[in-house]
Amino acid sequence: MLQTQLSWPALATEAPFWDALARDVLPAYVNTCRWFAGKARTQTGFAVTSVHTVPTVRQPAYLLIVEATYAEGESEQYLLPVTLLAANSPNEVPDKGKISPLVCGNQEGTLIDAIYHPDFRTALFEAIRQNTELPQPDGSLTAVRGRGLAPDDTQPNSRVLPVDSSNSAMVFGTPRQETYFLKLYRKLFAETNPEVEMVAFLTEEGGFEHIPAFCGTLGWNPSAGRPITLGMMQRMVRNDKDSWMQTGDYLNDFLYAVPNRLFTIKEDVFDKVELLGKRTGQMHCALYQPRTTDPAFAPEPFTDEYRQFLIGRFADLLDRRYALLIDNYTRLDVPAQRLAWVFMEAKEMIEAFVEEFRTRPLDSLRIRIHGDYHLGQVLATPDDFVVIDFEGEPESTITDRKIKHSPLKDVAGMIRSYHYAVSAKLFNAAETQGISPEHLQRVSDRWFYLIRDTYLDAYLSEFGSPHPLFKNNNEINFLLLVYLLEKAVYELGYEISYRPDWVKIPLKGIIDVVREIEKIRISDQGHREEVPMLQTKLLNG
Ligand SMILES: Nc1ncnc2c1ncn2[C@@H]1O[C@H](COP(=O)(O)OP(=O)(O)O)[C@@H](O)[C@H]1O
Ligand SMILES: O=P(O)(O)O[C@H]1O[C@H](CO)[C@@H](O[C@H]2O[C@H](CO)[C@@H](O)[C@H](O)[C@H]2O)[C@H](O)[C@H]1O
Repeated sequence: MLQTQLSWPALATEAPFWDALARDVLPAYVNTCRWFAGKARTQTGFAVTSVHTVPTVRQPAYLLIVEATYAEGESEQYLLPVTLLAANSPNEVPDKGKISPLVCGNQEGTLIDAIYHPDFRTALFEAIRQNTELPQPDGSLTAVRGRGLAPDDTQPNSRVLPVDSSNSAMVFGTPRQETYFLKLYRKLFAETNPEVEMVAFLTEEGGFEHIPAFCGTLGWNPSAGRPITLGMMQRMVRNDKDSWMQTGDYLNDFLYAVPNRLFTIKEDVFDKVELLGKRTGQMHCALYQPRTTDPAFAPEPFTDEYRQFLIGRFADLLDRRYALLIDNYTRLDVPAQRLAWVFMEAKEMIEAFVEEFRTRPLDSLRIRIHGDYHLGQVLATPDDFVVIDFEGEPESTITDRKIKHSPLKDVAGMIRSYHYAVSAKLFNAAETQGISPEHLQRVSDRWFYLIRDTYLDAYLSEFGSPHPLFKNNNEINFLLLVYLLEKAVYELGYEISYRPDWVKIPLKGIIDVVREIEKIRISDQGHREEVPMLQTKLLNG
């Protein structure tokens, strides 16, 4: 129980109170939060490093910046908005939003995550709508309205979106007409969030329309130091589901036919996959602006520095994944253990392949990309797609998230996602229980290759040939394999940590790439002449 003689509004500058919170309450609380990324690291403590006041209609809320420190590696900064919920308050707060019982002077209640208080949500919305600057002793909170928000559009109703993800999302509008989506970033970076940069560039320079319209930002401008993005607002997209769920629905039709030895994919499915390939291509065309004056977005060649960065990062990832796999080997089921063996045996070949990246001539260009592109990042509207979440790779530092890559890295992300979708569906369904794993694998591969090639064809046909982003088919093939491998190796860690039953999926993905590398090796035999631009069956010979 937290206790203080002072009243809640007097706490802004009461350092001992925030110290007690950081010491006695936050270590347990923060580790229950989905947004806290430091759970697997050895934590050495928490500190509240800033307390910013946000006036709301009844009492202030406080935006805390909490620093998490670790035995090894860099510390991290997290945003935690807090407020006092009075004991008799009618507001309902889910358990995950309750931080601690609290007595403040003669007031008793619960310290809660302020996103669960409607007054706090309204205060944020109003601050953005009115372009408000809230002065603080050591800087100011700055809210800026974007073009997608009408200045007179007040929104008294709001709710927290019940998705458990790395940030927190609030929605404004009535249940019939939810209009605005406000994301509060949890893990903070001492600069502009890459998502804000990407959305601004795609809208203003790229003219790409398949993202939600930009409605504003919320930031912290310290008196000393660089501005930090705290949140971003966009138009709410009316959607029934994201593309992961939509693909799952299509796969149900496919799955029900498998026990009858029928292979069915409806034309509608191909239409959707083609459309997503096209939209992905358009997104990358919008990001490719050779005449931009913004160096953060100017296309760049495959420099030695970039090659070194990618190889170093991959080698590190590979080592960490091998160690994780060995530590968790006995927890895996037998089929996963078999795949794990194949993967371990392929280590040298993988390393040699990635090493080739150091010297291989590459004339394709690199640009800023989505960076964490998969089916769950694309909302499905009745007849189109809207791309969201441009924050970049969750495990990367802010500097790494802003590095330019071949757009084929996003393409590889989406291809991996289709592989996930069919594998998760076929291997986990009651309908396929009696079917031999070998047959299931064949059927699953067939679906995957058809869908992958459909997506890839539609994607590449958005670019004229030749195009500065893709020099030729050799480079497309090679880069796609590099990024597919990197993504699948990354996923291996995610699955071991969060979904051990799914470890087979990235392992199979890695082994498929290793087979492709073998094929290239056999056909390459020392000479590398140009391969004509064939867009189908790009990877399977
Ligand atoms: N503009 C939007 N309109 C409607 N729903 C959205 C919008 N942006 C995101 N969402 C929903 O909120 C979820 C979380 O958003 P996302 O940007 O992926 O956040 P995070 O960075 O926390 O992963 C998404 O999976 C999607 O369901
Ligand atoms: O969406 P996040 O940025 O939180 O990404 C993490 O979680 C994803 C799962 O939600 C995970 O994606 C992997 O599983 C997806 C299916 O659930 C699949 O579509 C993706 O292709 C696969 O990578 C992602 O790797 C992780 O970073």
